[in-house]
Amino acid sequence: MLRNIRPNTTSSIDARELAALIDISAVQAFHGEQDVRELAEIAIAQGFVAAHVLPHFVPLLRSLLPREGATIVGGPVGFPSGGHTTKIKAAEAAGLVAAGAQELDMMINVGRLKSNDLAYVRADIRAVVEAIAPVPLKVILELAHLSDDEIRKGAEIVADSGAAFVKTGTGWTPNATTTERLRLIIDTVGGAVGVKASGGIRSLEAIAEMLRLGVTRFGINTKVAVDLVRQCTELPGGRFDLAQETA
Ligand SMILES: O=C[C@H](O)COP(=O)(O)O
Repeated sequence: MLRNIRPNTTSSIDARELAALIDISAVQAFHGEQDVRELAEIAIAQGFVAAHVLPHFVPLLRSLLPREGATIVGGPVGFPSGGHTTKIKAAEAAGLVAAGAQELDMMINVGRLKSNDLAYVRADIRAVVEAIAPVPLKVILELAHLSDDEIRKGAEIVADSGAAFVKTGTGWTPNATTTERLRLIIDTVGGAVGVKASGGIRSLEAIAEMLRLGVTRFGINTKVAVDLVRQCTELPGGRFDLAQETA
């Protein structure tokens, strides 16, 4: 089932509604079994829409999350470089779905995008879409590596490839996703796919600004996501005003 594809049109949200917009993750190389167990506990307690772990931990995460619960199991494909062969990406994706993943986030082939080999980039994504259909695929552009023109081209291919979302970053590069570059993506895809903003998102104000732009999902590491939800519960009435401008 595809969640959060439509832009948010409400004027304020509470902590539960905020959590329902956020994929939490423990996808760094150093995350261990205890991190995955904590991720699952937090996801269940707070109702985050999805939890993501590196591929080898997907079976463990699947065993920790209730099948009919609010949180779906996510996993990455070709992560974090995107440089794997198409055959490996498709096989990895199919294996993750067989292990219980319900949504996958695939790294685009950055090197081919930068080489303007757009046919390769498109075929790479389509192979994964076909390998896991009807499971939704998000495709990560990794904005830190791309020029504005490459972002436009990448977003256009994702929107036209059968993927469900275009996503901005892995969290493995230092640059945070900016609203300027998100606007570029949103103008390019024009609502054809969902937009998942991820990589360095650190404040409720940034989230509000991105929701106003048309972002439909966020990817945020667990520690930060939990803190943002806590901040939301501490606001007057426990609601976060989405019209609030960045200071
Ligand atoms: O979805 C991608 C990453 O989980 C984002 O991680 P980050 O919040 O540490 O940048």
